[in-house]
Amino acid sequence: MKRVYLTRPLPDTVVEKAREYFEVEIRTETAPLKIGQMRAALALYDGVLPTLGDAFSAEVFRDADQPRCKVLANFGVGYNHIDVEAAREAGVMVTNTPGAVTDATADIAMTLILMCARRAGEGERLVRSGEWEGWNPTQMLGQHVTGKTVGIVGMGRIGQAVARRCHFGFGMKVKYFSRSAKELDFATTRVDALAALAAQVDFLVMTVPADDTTRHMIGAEILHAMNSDAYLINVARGDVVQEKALISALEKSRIAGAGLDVYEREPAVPEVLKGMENVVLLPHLGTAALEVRVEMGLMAVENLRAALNGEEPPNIIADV
Ligand SMILES: NC(=O)C1=CN([C@@H]2O[C@H](COP(=O)(O)OP(=O)(O)OC[C@H]3O[C@@H](n4cnc5c(N)ncnc54)[C@H](O)[C@@H]3O)[C@@H](O)[C@H]2O)C=CC1
Ligand SMILES: O=C(O)C(=O)CO
Repeated sequence: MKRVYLTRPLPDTVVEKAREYFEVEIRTETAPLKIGQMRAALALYDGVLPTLGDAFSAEVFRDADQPRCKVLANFGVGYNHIDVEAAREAGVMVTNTPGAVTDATADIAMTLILMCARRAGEGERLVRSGEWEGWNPTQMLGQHVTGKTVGIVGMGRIGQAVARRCHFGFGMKVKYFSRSAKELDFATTRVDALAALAAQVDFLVMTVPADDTTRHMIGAEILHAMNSDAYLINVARGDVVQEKALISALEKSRIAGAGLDVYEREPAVPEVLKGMENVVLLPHLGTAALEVRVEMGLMAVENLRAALNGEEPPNIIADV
């Protein structure tokens, strides 16, 4: 029987499915793997199921000559923590879990949009503090999202799911910046330059993958282009926003606030952001729902099964 390694505890259904096909070893810790642990995993197992945080960099593969491991079946759609090219050169294929994550992550983008606009985090803290003095007509006024404009940066699976929610659920106008034009079944406007999009929207939502083309794509220039009453929402990866520039823009009130699910140096979150009432901070909750994690896990197991059975895995990453 082939041996596979799950680098984190996973829902029971996923583990049971993996045990139907493989001898399974499950790591009980939740911290990212260290370099020596990744090298050992490549040497000792036929397949590995890693998650974000397990940084399979080129260095990990450097001396891995013909590793026993033939597949890294990533638990998640984003694979920026894996050097796919280095893996391929070492004879290791990489797969991911597209689609399973889409709706849940779009829901978290909407959560952040609404929490920012309606000052929900601030309001919750007020109630808990015991200092709420009761309803009054001008208390804690936020922004009405109905009729506002959302700007989607990266109109892929998650971007389109956010756009649908904004359009059908909240009567918002949808504009976007993406590598290619997308045909949706409702009106959207493609804007050719990111700075131009930033200047036209009330909520700028990041849904691009993290790679060399998107690293720090939100920096001082784009933040300056945004309206002072607009919000930045990031459910993509921390790397796509230059945190220093964001903090500076927030300190100077160049934008109204930010809703963040991801950070440049997770789990570290800059103290200064934690002190800002107009910033909503979530702990990378995008896909954190049991059904979603089960679906992601079953996809990853199917990718392992296919790869280790000599078939092409359904979600092989081939575009790098
Ligand atoms: N917060 C969370 O828990 C989660 C975060 N994510 C992140 O969301 C990302 C997107 O996921 P999907 O929508 O499934 O990916 P996708 O591949 O379907 O969509 C990405 C879109 O961005 C566009 N794009 C890529 N590079 C670009 C560039 N330089 N400029 C403009 N547009 C560009 C692509 O053309 C595509 O339309 C993942 O890579 C992952 O990092 C995904 C799931 C959960
Ligand atoms: O799928 C991903 O890329 C995540 O961030 C976690 O689900």
